[in-house]
Amino acid sequence: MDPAAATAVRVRGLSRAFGAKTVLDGLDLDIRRGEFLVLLGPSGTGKTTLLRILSGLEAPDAGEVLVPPRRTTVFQEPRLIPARRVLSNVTLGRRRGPATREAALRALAEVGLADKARAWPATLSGGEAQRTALARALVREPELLLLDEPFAALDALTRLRMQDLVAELCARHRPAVLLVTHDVDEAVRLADRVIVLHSGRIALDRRVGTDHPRHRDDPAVLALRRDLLTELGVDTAH
Ligand SMILES: Nc1ncnc2c1ncn2[C@@H]1O[C@H](COP(=O)(O)OP(=O)(O)OP(=O)(O)O)[C@@H](O)[C@H]1O
Repeated sequence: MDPAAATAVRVRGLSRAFGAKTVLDGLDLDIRRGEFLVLLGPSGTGKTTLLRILSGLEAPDAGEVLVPPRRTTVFQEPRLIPARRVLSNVTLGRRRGPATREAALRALAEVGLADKARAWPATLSGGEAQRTALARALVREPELLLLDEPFAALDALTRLRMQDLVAELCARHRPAVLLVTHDVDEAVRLADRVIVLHSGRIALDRRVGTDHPRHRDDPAVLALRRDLLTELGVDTAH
C-alpha cells in the first residue's frame, strides 16, 4: 500500500513567528484519512495559527504543508450571512442548480434542520446556527474538516448534543478532522487521537483505543483525561 494514500495531512518542520514570538517551532504532524484528531493546548500556543495555516488563511515562515484540496473550517461563531436564508447560506459559493440545492437540503436534514431551509439566520438559536454552519461544511464533502472551538459558545447541553452530532456525521462521512478545543472532556469523548501543543511543538500525542460511545467512567478514558490535564498543567489531585 502506498503510505501517502493513507495520509490526509502532512506537515514537516512547520514554523511561524509573530515578531519576536515563535508560535510554531519546527512542528511535524500527520493526520490520516478519516482520523478524528483533537488538538489541545494552553491559550496562545498556536492552535488557531496551525489551523489557519492548514486552511490556507495564513502562510508559514518555513516548512512543508500538504493538505487535501477539499477542506473547510467551522469556527466558534457560525458566520452566517444575515440577509440570506438558511438554505442560501448552505449553498453559498456553490454553483447554482438543482443538484446543489438537493445536496444542501440533504445536509440540512442530516443536521436536523430540514424545516429551517427558508428561515432567516436571525431567527435561529445558537445551536441551530452552528448546525447550519456544519451543513455548509458538509455540503462541500471535505476531505479535511477544520473545527476551531465550534462548541465553545454553546450552552452545556447543546454542546453535548452537537458533539454527538459531529461524531455521527464524521463517522458517516469520514473526513480527516482537526478539532481545536480547550475542553478535555470533549477531547476524550470525540478523538481517535489527541495531541497537546506546547512551546510550538507537540508535547503529547496519544491514540484513544476505546470504542464509541465512550463512557465517562471507562478506566482508559479516565486515565487519558488525567494525563491530558497533567500535561496542560492542571492539578488533578483535587
Ligand atoms: N496576526 C497576528 N499578529 C500577531 N500576533 C499573532 C497573530 N496571530 C496570532 N498571534 C499570536 O500568536 C500566538 C498564538 O496565537 P493562536 O491564536 O494561534 O493561539 P491559540 O493556541 O489558538 O490560543 P487560544 O487557545 O487562546 O485561542 C498568540 O500569542 C497570539 O497573540
